Amino acid sequence: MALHFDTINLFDFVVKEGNGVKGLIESGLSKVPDVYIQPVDQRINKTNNIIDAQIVQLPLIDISELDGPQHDQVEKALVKAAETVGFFHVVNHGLPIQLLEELKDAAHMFFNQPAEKKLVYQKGVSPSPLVVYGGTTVGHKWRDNLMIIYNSDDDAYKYWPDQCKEVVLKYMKTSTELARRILEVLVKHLGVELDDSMEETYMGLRLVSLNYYPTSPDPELTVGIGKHSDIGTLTILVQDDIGGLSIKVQEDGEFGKEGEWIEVPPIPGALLINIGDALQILSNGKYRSVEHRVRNTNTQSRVSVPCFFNPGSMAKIAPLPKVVEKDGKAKYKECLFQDYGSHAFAQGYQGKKNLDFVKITSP
Ligand SMILES: O=C(O)CCC(=O)C(=O)O
Ligand SMILES: [Fe+2]
Repeated sequence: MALHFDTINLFDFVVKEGNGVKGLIESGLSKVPDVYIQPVDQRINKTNNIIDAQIVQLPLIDISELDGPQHDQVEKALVKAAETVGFFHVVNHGLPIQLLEELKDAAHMFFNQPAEKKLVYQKGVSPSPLVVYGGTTVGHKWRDNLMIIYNSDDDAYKYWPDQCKEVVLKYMKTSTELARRILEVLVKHLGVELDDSMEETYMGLRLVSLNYYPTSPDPELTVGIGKHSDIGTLTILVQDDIGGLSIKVQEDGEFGKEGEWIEVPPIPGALLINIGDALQILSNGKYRSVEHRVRNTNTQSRVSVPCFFNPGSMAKIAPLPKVVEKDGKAKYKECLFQDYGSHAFAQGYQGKKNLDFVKITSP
């Protein structure tokens, strides 16, 4: 028989007892509990979105060609994607396909454990504050999550969950090489050579998030994750073949009309990469972070594993002087990345509004 929940024991069951949203659905729940019902402007349905009609092909970039005769075209394609749609697929990326499969399996293995095993990593009791299961109550996402921040290999071996430590560490390292390569190209195009001294600014804080989106009794009322832009420089995403991610078009063009949402179907073996707010700021608005969100389905649960490349928390983020010189003025003021992150966290899911925190409005 399905369990009956009121708001208080719902919180206990999902968060305190570690069952997650996955546990809710497995209890036989057939109706979305009130706290998970999204306000109308956050819902993803056919009346206020175009998710069915618009299945658009994002740029697909063969990154191995950076080392081949197509080098210039690939650089151009990367720059164009970062300047326009802000999201692109890459293939021949150097991450073994088997690693991607193992990563998704590891995510399933972690979330398939009984609640008491996952509870070990709950905020406050986790053996490391850098490994946290459960996520937050912000936005009431229909999603369970394990967040893992990289500190050192030693810490990874000591504190990360056994089901995923090896594979997540390998993923983080190989995707770091890929992110560095892409950032080198993008930053070079701004007239700046990316060297080791800038590592802290571009990827001082790396974190992997294991996301599990259970089936929803009514996907039109819930969201896997609400509309937001990522706050760092780049995000690399591994996902299974279920789909559900959509992005907002920023200007009229080949991907649709400004303000339309387009669904991004997964491409097997490809990685999905997007620009975050910090790179928009550093590039003085030339590269664009993108509003995106994830819908649930009522038939299939989904896993995704983003690796976020963020500036270190004490890094100062501001438009690169070379770019400001060329543009004539800075569009954003300098801030500590830590302050930017806190502001974004407090805002919740408000699309790209986070950038207003640093935007310089002309007099
Ligand atoms: O699951 C996805 O496809 C995207 C997740 C995401 O946008 C995020 O974790 O920031
Ligand atoms: Fe995101």
